Amino acid sequence: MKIIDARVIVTCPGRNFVTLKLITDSGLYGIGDATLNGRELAVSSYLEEHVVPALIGRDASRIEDTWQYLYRGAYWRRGPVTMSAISAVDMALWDIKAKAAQMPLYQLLGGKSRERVMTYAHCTGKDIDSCLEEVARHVELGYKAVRVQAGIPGIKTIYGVAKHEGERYEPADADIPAEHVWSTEKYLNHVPQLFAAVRERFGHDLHLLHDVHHRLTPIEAARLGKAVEPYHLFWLEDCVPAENQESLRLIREHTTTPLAIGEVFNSIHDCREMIQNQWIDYIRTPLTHGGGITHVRRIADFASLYHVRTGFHGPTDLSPVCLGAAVHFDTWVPNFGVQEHMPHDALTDSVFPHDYRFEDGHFLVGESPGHGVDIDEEAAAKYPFKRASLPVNRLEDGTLWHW
Ligand SMILES: O=C(O)[C@H](O)[C@@H](O)[C@H](O)[C@H](O)CO
Ligand SMILES: [Mg+2]
Repeated sequence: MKIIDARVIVTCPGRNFVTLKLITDSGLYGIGDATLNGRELAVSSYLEEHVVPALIGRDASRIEDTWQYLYRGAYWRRGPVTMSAISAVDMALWDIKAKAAQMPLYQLLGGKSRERVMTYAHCTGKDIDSCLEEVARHVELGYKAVRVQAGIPGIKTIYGVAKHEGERYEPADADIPAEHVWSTEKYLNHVPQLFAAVRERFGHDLHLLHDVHHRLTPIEAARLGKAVEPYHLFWLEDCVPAENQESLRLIREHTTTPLAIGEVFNSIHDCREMIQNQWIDYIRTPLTHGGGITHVRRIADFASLYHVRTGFHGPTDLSPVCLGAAVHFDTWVPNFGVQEHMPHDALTDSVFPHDYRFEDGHFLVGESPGHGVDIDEEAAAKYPFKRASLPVNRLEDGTLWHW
């Protein structure tokens, strides 16, 4: 079964997505997600200029060899652009293989390890009270786990909080990066109050998560982890930037709050030390940025040796193709933790028809052959690319900070 055509489809049904479609001489095709938020055209050009020409004529069944060909062969290894491109090829090839086997992807991976996949939703509010209302609304929708982020008195715009009530949080909201101002002290003083209020109103059964979005130093993260221990979080996410994996050691030594990290990682080497030293509890690297199913499976298997579970990144800036493949992966992977769920809007879903379903706080995997997500190319063509940038963050004195 040879690859005879490959198309890179860039579409913006409300936000940008990059999709790779691989077509074989058997008539079967597969699709993969290559979306890298704010850097979409770097990946589409990498695919079009450097990957697609080498794929034509290749045997679509040789997934592992193609992965190695694109990773080792390029000489320039790793990095988000390269790995997103490889991920899309890999996801599309697994889609084709599962279709050829007439199986849903989870069957090819090894079959079901669970009946349903627990998800967590985003609950945001401009202050604690409005955040509590959002939590109540999501509990009503059936969610068993929620990520809680509230506005901080004295900080104008904060990561994870929607600009207007009822809107979804969307970080890539400007043609050139918006500038935010950050105060660690104001944040650290406020977050424990938020979690005290959530526990007081909702009790102790609901799983609570919180995303720090890389803005603390290790000792500040340790302080936050200790401060929220009484509210036993499911996880504290991205509490520090993690180029230096050893940063996690200090935090771990000070707190029993579980730690999740990895949405910006691209390879097993980005998390190897923190996994094998058991400095983290959840690894978040998604299929689209971590080298596809072939490489993320390697990370998950390695993590399982150290009691680290998966908790894939799942914002709306990953397309339904990534989410669909993730639901298959989550259904199979033995060391599953949770799946992030930031629902795509109806327009996006109409461009990417899919068979995964949400029910009672969980995803249910579909049974159609492949990963169960398609792209309506005619619909996609109606929505041309529109540049959108992620913000930057500065301390109150103007110093550029992590966002
Ligand atoms: O936990 C999350 O869902 C993430 O932190 C996102 O909100 C990212 O900021 C976004 O995906 C950047 O592209
Ligand atoms: Mg995050």
